[in-house]
Amino acid sequence: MSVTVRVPAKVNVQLAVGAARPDGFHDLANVFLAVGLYDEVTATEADELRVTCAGPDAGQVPLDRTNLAARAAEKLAERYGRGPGVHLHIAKDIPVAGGMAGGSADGAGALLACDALWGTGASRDELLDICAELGSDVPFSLVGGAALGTGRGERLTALEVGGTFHWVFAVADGGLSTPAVYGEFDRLNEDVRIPEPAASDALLAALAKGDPHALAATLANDLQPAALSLRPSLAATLAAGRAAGALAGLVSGSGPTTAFLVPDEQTAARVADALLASGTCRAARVTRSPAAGAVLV
Ligand SMILES: C[C@@](CO)(OP(=O)(O)O)[C@H](O)COP(=O)(O)OP(=O)(O)OC[C@H]1O[C@@H](n2ccc(N)nc2=O)[C@H](O)[C@@H]1O
Ligand SMILES: Nc1ncnc2c1ncn2[C@@H]1O[C@H](COP(=O)(O)OP(=O)(O)O)[C@@H](O)[C@H]1O
Repeated sequence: MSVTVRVPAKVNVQLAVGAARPDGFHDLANVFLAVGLYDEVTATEADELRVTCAGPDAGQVPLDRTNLAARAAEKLAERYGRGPGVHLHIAKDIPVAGGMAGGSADGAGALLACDALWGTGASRDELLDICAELGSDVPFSLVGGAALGTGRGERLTALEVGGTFHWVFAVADGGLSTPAVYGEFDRLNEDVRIPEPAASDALLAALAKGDPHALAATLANDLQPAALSLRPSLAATLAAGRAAGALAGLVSGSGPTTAFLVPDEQTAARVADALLASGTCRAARVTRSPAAGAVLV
């Protein structure tokens, strides 16, 4: 028997970052929006835990026990007193190490798939607890839609979205390490008093209204200077997308994927073509938001 779960990528329309905490994490006001690029995780009964992955970036995905899908299966098995024997196959379409939470998506997907395959009957809150143990972004991958993440991003409040937003994502060559980007944020802000992170009322109103122009005016990512410092070439990608007619462009989370908000599908196609022609990215993906969270297919 097999169970397949589809899980979306995310973009952070606002990522407000506080000072480093004693545990090394940063308090956030993290406004997540799920976007229509998906990984699929299939769980099949097996004697041992095994992970396989297919897709253009599959070579960059670890297949050992460090894979977030494998860790999710192990945690669920441990809680329910059973062996973690399962074959997890990841059909990967989300850019790897790109700031779009692909690994988190696979963790949430594997958790839901194993829960269904094993009939563990875990409650939604139990699943969300395990997600938070796996990583700060994993709870959002499970719920999707739009949400404000506080704490290290794992404490979620659902947000209203009043319409469809159109996006183009420019996929960069190579990835960026999330801890390295947070480390660069700390270095760049060494002598700065960092305010408590807070969600922007104007941004939440733009989301609730479904107004892309208002959302474009309020997009903000405190990790962007750190990502640009580690990968200066991203400035050219941002400039190319904006020049081609995007309402706004920003680094997606810790990067190096860049996200461009556009008013409609026609502009999306034009911006994607221009980004590719500029030679400043490896691929350009057109999609929309919000997208549903992890679902059985
Ligand atoms: C930056 C964001 C924005 O949504 O995602 P990405 O853009 O990388 O996907 C997240 O904060 C990434 O969340 P996630 O990738 O789940 O991180 P975790 O596994 O929990 O933590 C990895 C490392 O990132 C740093 N970290 C993460 C979250 C946080 N609030 N503060 C941090 O300082 C810590 O160095 C931590 O050891
Ligand atoms: N299932 C997975 N898919 C992708 N990367 C994974 C996975 N499990 C663990 N990783 C590790 O997590 C790192 C971050 O990957 P990813 O989640 O795609 O990016 P980001 O944290 O930028 O959103 C990768 O470099 C890889 O080493």
